[in-house]
Parts: sequence; C-alpha cells; structure tokens
Amino acid sequence: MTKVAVMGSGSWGTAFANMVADAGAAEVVVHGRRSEVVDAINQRHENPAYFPGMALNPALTATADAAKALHEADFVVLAVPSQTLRGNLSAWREHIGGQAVLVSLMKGIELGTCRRMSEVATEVSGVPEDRVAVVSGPNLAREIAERQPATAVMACRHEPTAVRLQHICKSAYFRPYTVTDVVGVELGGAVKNVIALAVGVAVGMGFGDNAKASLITRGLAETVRLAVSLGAGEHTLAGLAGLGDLVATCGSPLSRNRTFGEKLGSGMTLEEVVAATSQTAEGVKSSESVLELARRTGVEMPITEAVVAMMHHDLSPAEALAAFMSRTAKPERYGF
Ligand SMILES: NC(=O)C1=CN([C@@H]2O[C@H](COP(=O)(O)OP(=O)(O)OC[C@H]3O[C@@H](n4cnc5c(N)ncnc54)[C@H](O)[C@@H]3O)[C@@H](O)[C@H]2O)C=CC1
Ligand SMILES: O=C(CO)COP(=O)(O)O
Repeated sequence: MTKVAVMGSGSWGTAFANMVADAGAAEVVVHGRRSEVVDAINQRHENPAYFPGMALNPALTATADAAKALHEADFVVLAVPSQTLRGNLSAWREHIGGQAVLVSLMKGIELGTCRRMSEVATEVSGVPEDRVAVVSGPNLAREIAERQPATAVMACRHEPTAVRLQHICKSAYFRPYTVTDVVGVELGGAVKNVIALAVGVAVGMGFGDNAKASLITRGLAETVRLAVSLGAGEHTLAGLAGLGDLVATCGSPLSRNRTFGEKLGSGMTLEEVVAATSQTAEGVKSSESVLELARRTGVEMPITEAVVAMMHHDLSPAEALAAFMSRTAKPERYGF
C-alpha cells in the first residue's frame, strides 16, 4: 500500500493526515516532536494540543522518530512553518527514499532568499521539481478535521504526479483538483496570508463587510500582478489557491493570520499580539519576502506595503488606513 509520511503534527499536518487516512487509499504516519502528542494520536486517536476531543481516524499512527516516519514513504508531506523548512528538511533528507514525492502544505516565502517552499524543498533535498508538489486552497484545518466538505488544488509541474496525489486525497468530504502552475498556487497561498492580516486589522478596527470585500478584491489584484510577473498564469489566481483561499481565510475567525491582524487592529501592541499567538501566522514574516519580490519585479503592492509597515516598522492601523485611502485616484485595474 502507498505510504504517506506527514512531517509536522500541528494544525494542518494533523488535519491533512487524518483526511488522507479517511480517504483510505494510503497508510499514513505523522511525525511529531512532542511525545505526549505522538502517544495521544497512537493510543487515544486524538491530538489534544490542536484538536482536543476530536476523533482522528484509528488507522492514523504517529512517531517522534523522523527516520521511521520517512522509511519507504512514497509521499513525504511537509507541514512545518515556512521559515523552519530549510532546517527541518536538512535533518530529514538522508532518510527520504529515492523515488519519494515531496508535498508542501506550506503557505509562505523564505526570508532572505525570497524562495517559494517548493524551491526550498528542491534545493535542500535534491528531489527534482517533477516530484515536488504543492497542496493549497480554502483549507482551514479545523473544518477539515471536522470532516466538513472542502476542495483544494494539487499542483505539480509534472501532471501525473499531481494526479497520483489527487488519488490518495480524494474522499467523501475532500475534492482535490490538479494544476501544473506551481508558481501561481504558491504565490496565491503566501500573499493571501498578508491580505488576511490587513483584513484582520480592518475587522479589529470595527469595520464591516465593505472594507473586507475591498481588501479582498484589491488584494487579489496585487497578488495577480506579482504572480504573473513571476511566471504564473492569471487564471490560477481566480481559482481555489487564489480567490478561493482569500475568501475563506479573510472571512474566517479560524484564520490565524486574520486573528493576528484583528488583535492589532483592536489596539493591542505588536509585542502583545506576538505573545498571545502560539500557532503559525505565516503572513507576518512572509510579508517582508513578498514585498521584496514586488520590489525586484517592479510591481506595486500597496496593501502588502501597509502590512509590512504595521508588522515591522511601527505604523499604526489608523496611519495605514489614512495612507491607503489618500492614494492617488486612478482607474480600476485587475492585474496590470
Ligand atoms: N492551519 C491551517 O488551517 C492551514 C495551514 N497551512 C499552512 O501549513 C503550514 C503549517 O501550518 P500549521 O500546521 O497550521 O502550523 P502549526 O503552528 O499549527 O504547526 C506547526 C508544526 O510544525 C512543527 N515544527 C517543526 N519544526 C518546527 C520549528 N523549528 N519551529 C516551530 N515549529 C516546528 C511544530 O511542532 C508543529 O507541529 C503553514 O505554512 C501554514 O500556512 C495551510 C493551509 C491550512
Ligand atoms: O491557509 C489557511 C486556510 O486555507 C489557514 O489560514 P491561517 O494560516 O491564517 O490560519
């Protein structure tokens, strides 16, 4: 039987592993760092750190031994924070089999290098691009752990690899589509976290659906500008990994990025928000890499600029709003 190793037992790693176990076409093992989480998954079929009281598939197993998880794995699913992937994968690569497919669940851009996660995965592991895939879309982990219906895209330059991944993920409540535009899918996922921070700030400031919809729509426009400049197909951003994920994340109180922004918008200081956040809010760090990519490609990204200024340069939400609203009047453009 196909073996899937999910490296990371946090929110999305656990929900994804459980979803693949439910799909029934593969044997699934999760690698976690904490023995209490590993023991709880094996003995009580529960991850008390992320989804207390929620029943996981009893066939799902866990191990704290990375080599054991990776042994003879056909698919190696990477579910760690974007900024730690390079370090994590460096430790794991010697145990990854010669024909394994790497699958990134991550939505971030590496600080310093501005690399997408599939690029980091290829560079560190030596696994060729044809065997590196990305899963993205409107996938709030808790809803999927609750077995609510969802869709996603499985992206790989080599379509047969995406189809293999689709086969092991398809279930009664999860409908995966395939695409070959890895650049568009990864940029869609990384930038939506930045836009979700901005939406969260607006929500925290007490604004309603007009502000939210405006940020989502203009956020999509700047995402398309960047992604197309870097080689993506425009239509990908109108799909699940672009618009779909933006709508889900920006509309949901379950989003860690939106929640982070909301706390800042409601008056907490950045330090207080950081101290109150235990899970990964990727947009906080990735916003700097996204802005750097925009500068390199000469693309204008005003919402991203405002987010970077609020997250890293002490601009207050009120100042960011004033700066955004006083921009020069212009015709509406979607993309270019
Ligand atoms: N939670 C969600 O709803 C979704 C998350 N994602 C993406 O999946 C990726 C992982 O996110 P989550 O599972 O939600 O994050 P999380 O914060 O819930 O879990 C991160 C996991 O990585 C592990 N880890 C391994 N090495 C680490 C290190 N050096 N530092 C910190 N943690 C380390 C942690 O122990 C933990 O199990 C992110 O890129 C996120 O954007 C994508 C779709 C949905
Ligand atoms: O990517 C997500 C939903 O698709 C989850 O968003 P957060 O990381 O903001 O929780």
